[in-house]
Amino acid sequence: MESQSLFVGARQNLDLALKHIAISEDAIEHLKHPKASLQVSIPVRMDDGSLQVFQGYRVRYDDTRGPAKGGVRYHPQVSLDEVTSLAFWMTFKCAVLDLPFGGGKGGITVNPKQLSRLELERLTRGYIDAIADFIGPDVDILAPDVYTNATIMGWMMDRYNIIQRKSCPAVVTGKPIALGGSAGRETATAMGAFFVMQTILPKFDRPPAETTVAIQGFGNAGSFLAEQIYRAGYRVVAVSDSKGGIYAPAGLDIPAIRQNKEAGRGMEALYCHGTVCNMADHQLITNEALLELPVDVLIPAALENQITPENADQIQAKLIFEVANGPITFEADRLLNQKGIYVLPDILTNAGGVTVSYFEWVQNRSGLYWSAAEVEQRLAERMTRETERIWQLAQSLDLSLRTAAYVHALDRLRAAIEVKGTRDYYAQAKA
Ligand SMILES: NC(=O)C1=CN([C@@H]2O[C@H](COP(=O)(O)OP(=O)(O)OC[C@H]3O[C@@H](n4cnc5c(N)ncnc54)[C@H](O)[C@@H]3O)[C@@H](O)[C@H]2O)C=CC1
Ligand SMILES: O=C(O)CCC(=O)C(=O)O
Repeated sequence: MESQSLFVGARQNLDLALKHIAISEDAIEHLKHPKASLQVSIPVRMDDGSLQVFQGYRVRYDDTRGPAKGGVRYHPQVSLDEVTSLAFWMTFKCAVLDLPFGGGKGGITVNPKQLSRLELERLTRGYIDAIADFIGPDVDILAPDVYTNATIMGWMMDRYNIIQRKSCPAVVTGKPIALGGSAGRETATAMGAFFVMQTILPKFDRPPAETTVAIQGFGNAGSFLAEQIYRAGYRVVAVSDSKGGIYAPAGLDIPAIRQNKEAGRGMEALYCHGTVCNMADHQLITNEALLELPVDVLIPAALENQITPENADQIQAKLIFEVANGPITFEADRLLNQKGIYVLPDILTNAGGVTVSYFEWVQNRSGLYWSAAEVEQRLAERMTRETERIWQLAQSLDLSLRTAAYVHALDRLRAAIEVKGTRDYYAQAKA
């Protein structure tokens, strides 16, 4: 059976939210299509002298509220369909947080783990050569996503500056601090999710010490969040990376696991190094099994389509915080709702990253840099405020938190699109 397009699935949430908001037919039509999509071939000279051509993408989904904004993913599964979905989600995410940005996203179909550092740098610079006319600090601003990081963002900015023959730090966020990056961007996605948790969990009378948590994905988002919630006193009982996970009902020593992971060890090895190896009650588990553990809180923080109609019924968590983009399919979301499981949606929960990216863009453009404490305080204010608003909206309209988040975003998008008018200039001239 051919699998459904990710973008078709993503748009189903928009259709659902449209039932709960008065919005013009023009604005609806506008929001159903990406504004511009670019696919490029990137030739790269490999270390062995051969030439390999990679496929790259950048999609600007909507820029009514400001320049498009969104990360760049390096992963073997990257496709135009995936990048379009991610750009669609960015559009709603930026509106949820009231950032003056539209939504964009990029990617390259590649397994970066198979490239040397120099090949990775040549690929990155080649990507910027290929998309330079499509991006810019006032047009479309890049950032990190899966398997990209601050070093790669630095290469992107450098290549863009060389092409433009001037310094344009605001074309990319998530850069190294030495190159104009913001304090707090590296941990921003995790911190944003943490503030959402801190706003929501008290409503369920869930003190940290009595709350068990499982986290799928131990990268930028998942590992910093694991450490943050561990330090806040929650019991993190399971974590995983692409190779599998570990489960210890008594709780894991997350700082030790992070240290071992940074030293380049796999999940099994990292559990058996350092202080954690003394705990007898741990077991290795698959990523699939992690999702079905008897925990209070489940945090998917890896890739899309992890919870589907096939496993939705086995999910035991009472609350799911979507740190990954699109980890739950539309149909699975419906089933989880029926089971009374609360899902804090991606377009809210993981918005801390793009929020601090916005702060970085503001700092780059003003030339005035903020302290880590100032960044964190501004992030906490915004995440808490918008989480509370979505919670209230869900309560008052009796909606799921996801639909409430879409309605909240749509209200802001609608206002901008309707005031600006459509792109159908001929019809406007006639009217
Ligand atoms: N980095 C950021 O600022 C933001 C990231 N996100 C989303 O968070 C998710 C994770 O992104 P990052 O942490 O940045 O990526 P990352 O590249 O830092 O880490 C990805 C993690 O996922 C694991 N992983 C990969 N395939 C897996 C699989 N099949 N099963 C389980 N784990 C798997 C990897 O081992 C790694 O631990 C993605 O959905 C991304 O779009 C969302 C907002 C911002
Ligand atoms: O920091 C950004 O601009 C975007 C991060 C991102 O790609 C995401 O939120 O999915």
